[in-house]
Amino acid sequence: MRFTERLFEKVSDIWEKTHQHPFVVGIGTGELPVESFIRYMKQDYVFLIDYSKLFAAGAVKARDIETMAAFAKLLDETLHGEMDLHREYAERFGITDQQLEDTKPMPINLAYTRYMLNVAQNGSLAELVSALLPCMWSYREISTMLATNYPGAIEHLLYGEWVKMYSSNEFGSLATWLIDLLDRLTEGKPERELAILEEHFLTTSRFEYMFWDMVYQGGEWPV
Ligand SMILES: Cc1ncc(C[n+]2csc(CCO)c2C)c(N)n1
Repeated sequence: MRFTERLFEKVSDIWEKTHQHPFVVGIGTGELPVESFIRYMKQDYVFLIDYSKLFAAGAVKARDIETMAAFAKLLDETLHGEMDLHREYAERFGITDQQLEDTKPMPINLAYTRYMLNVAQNGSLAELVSALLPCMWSYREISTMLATNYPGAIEHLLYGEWVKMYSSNEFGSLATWLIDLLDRLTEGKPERELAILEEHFLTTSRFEYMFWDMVYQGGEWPV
C-alpha cells in the first residue's frame, strides 16, 4: 500500500466530518451567510501568507533542482493564482488589499500556521510535506465533492468562483504532485519515522476542520 493511502485511511473520519460541516455544505448549497464567507476570506488571506512560506522552506530542503522548481512554482501559484481569488472577492466586498493583509489571525488560524512553520523549521522534507498536504489534498476532495453533489455550485454568483478554482484540474494536479512526492520520500522508511509523519497529517487535518469551524462560529479571541 502506498504510504499516502495509509494517510487517507487515517483521516477518513475527520475528512468526512469536514465534508458535512455547515460552512462547507453552505458553499455547495449557496446558503452560506455572506458575512461568514467574508470572515473566511480575510482569515484565509493571512493564512496563505504564512502557508506560502512552507513552499519556500520546501525549496530549501529539496535535494534536487526539479523538486526545488516545483516548490517555487507552488509558491508563485499561491501568491498569485490563489490569492488573486481572495483579492477579487475582497474587491467585490469593498475590502482593500491592505485591509486583507492587516487581518489579525484568529487563535486557531495562528495555532495551525505556527504548527506547520515549526515543522518547516525543525523537521525533514517528508515531515514538512506531511504537515502541509492536508491543506491541498482536502481542498481537492471538498471542491470535487461539492461540484459533484451540488451541480449548481459552480454557477453560483458568489461561491461559484471558489468551487471552480479549487475543483480545477490545475489545482488538483498540484495536490497530486505532492502526494507522489511524499510516496517517493517515504519509500523504505522505518515505521518509527512513518508514525511521526502520520501524526503531522492527522494534526493538520484536524486543524483544517477547526479552521472551517472557526470562521463559521466566529472564532475570536476572548477579549
Ligand atoms: C485553511 C486553508 N486550507 C487549505 C487551503 C487550500 N490551499 C492553500 S495553498 C493551495 C495550493 C496552492 O495555492 C491550496 C489548494 C486554503 N486556501 N486555506
